[in-house]
Amino acid sequence: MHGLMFTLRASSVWPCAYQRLGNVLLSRYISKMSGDPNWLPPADREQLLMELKATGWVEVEERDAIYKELHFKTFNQAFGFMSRVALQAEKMNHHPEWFNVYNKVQITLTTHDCGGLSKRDIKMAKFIDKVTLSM
Ligand SMILES: C[C@H](O)[C@H](O)[C@H]1CNC2=NC(N)=NC(=O)C2=N1
Repeated sequence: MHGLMFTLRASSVWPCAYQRLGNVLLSRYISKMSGDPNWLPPADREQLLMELKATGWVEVEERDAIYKELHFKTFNQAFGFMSRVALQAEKMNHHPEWFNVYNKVQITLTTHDCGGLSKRDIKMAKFIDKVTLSM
């Protein structure tokens, strides 16, 4: 299977976007077939993403990920938020891709091990929303 992934990646015939799409779909297929407990069935995915979009999350166009931008009153508040999420990330062994400037925190969630969104991203996003509401 990895050979096929290499083929998709290495082939110069496939335009880059198709290669990425192919690899995401292949990663999802592998994740599903390998019985990955974190695999996100399509039906659940749509409903869960709809709920997260209602709290400000957006789907990232060029990759299978979700994104949210948070603004806090002060840098200390932003850093305190990041500290709480960092502890949860370590507890879940699931880490955000994030960027902080002063009171702004930009967060992208995806599961690198399966090349796209998984249940862990949904759980982390819901945790992030809960922490944000408590601040
Ligand atoms: C080796 C380590 O357990 C893995 O790399 C974990 C760490 N944190 C992670 N975080 C995210 N977002 N995706 C992963 O696939 C992931 N995998």
